Amino acid sequence: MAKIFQVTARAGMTRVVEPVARGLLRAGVSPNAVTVAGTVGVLVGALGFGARGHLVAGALIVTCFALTDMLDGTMARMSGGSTRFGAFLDSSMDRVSDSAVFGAVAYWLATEVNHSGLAAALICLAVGGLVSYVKARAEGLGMTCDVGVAERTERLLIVGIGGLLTGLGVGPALEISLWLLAAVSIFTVGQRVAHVYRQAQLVGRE
Ligand SMILES: CCCCCCCC/C=C\CCCCCCCC(=O)OC[C@H](COP(=O)(O)O[C@@H]1[C@H](O)[C@H](OP(=O)(O)O)[C@@H](O)[C@H](O)[C@H]1O)OC(=O)CCCCCCC/C=C\CCCCCCCC
Ligand SMILES: Nc1ccn([C@@H]2O[C@H](COP(=O)(O)O)[C@@H](O)[C@H]2O)c(=O)n1
Ligand SMILES: [Mg+2]
Ligand SMILES: [Mg+2]
Repeated sequence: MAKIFQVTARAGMTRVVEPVARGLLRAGVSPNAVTVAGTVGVLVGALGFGARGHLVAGALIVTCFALTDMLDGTMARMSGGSTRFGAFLDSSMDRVSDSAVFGAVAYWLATEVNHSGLAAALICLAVGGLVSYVKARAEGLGMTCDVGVAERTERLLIVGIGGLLTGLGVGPALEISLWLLAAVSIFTVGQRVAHVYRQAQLVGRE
């Protein structure tokens, strides 16, 4: 289900992404520069706006810059192929962005003395990182781990919709979305561990 959503959404975005990618390449911009610039934009949106309680502005800025994550890979493929450093940089910068988003939300909820929301945000921060780590470790061991209901896009969308609604006046939306996300992130870790376990059983010892 999550995969179907990602494939469909990505196909829809391709029409917008490809001309922008072509224009940036023609202007001499490198895929790695886009990767770093996208991360800086997410940091500004999350820490500069979200953490201060400007949730609507924060969510919109983070969304715009998070979407550039589709641009860098497209540019790399158009300019003759992806690079190993680019793949490493892309994933590492994703972790920086995700930490900033959930750190900013946690900071704002702490200033609001919302202990329940803060606890949920910290669980999302830790477990979201674990979801990505499990995949990276599995891939490092030569296995696949491209499964789970709450991959990065879904995680950002859930917190984004919650943040947007709370920013628009629907008080508990962010807290509810964070508890939902905490639950589905824990479930995703289970799905990924089970997926790796099945492969490891087939392959045998390291
Ligand atoms: C303002 C919020 C309101 C909500 C409305 C938002 C509207 C958004 C508009 C459209 C949504 C479009 C969805 C985009 C669909 C993208 C489809 C896709 O293919 O995504 C997959 C792609 C994978 O890229 P990578 O291979 O580079 O990524 C790897 C992957 O991420 C792995 O994931 P994991 O293991 O963690 O599960 C990583 O391990 C690996 O490192 C990584 O390389 O993903 C993308 O291209 C990312 C697209 C991001 C789309 C972001 C949408 C953002 C929406 C809301 C964000 C709001 C945040 C709110 C902050 C609140 C602050 C107060
Ligand atoms: N600076 C970069 C960024 C990404 N890549 C390659 O693209 C893959 C990710 O594709 P997205 O469309 O999701 O960004 C990544 O794994 C790399 O292979 C790159 O080469 N340089
Ligand atoms: Mg990318
Ligand atoms: Mg990425």
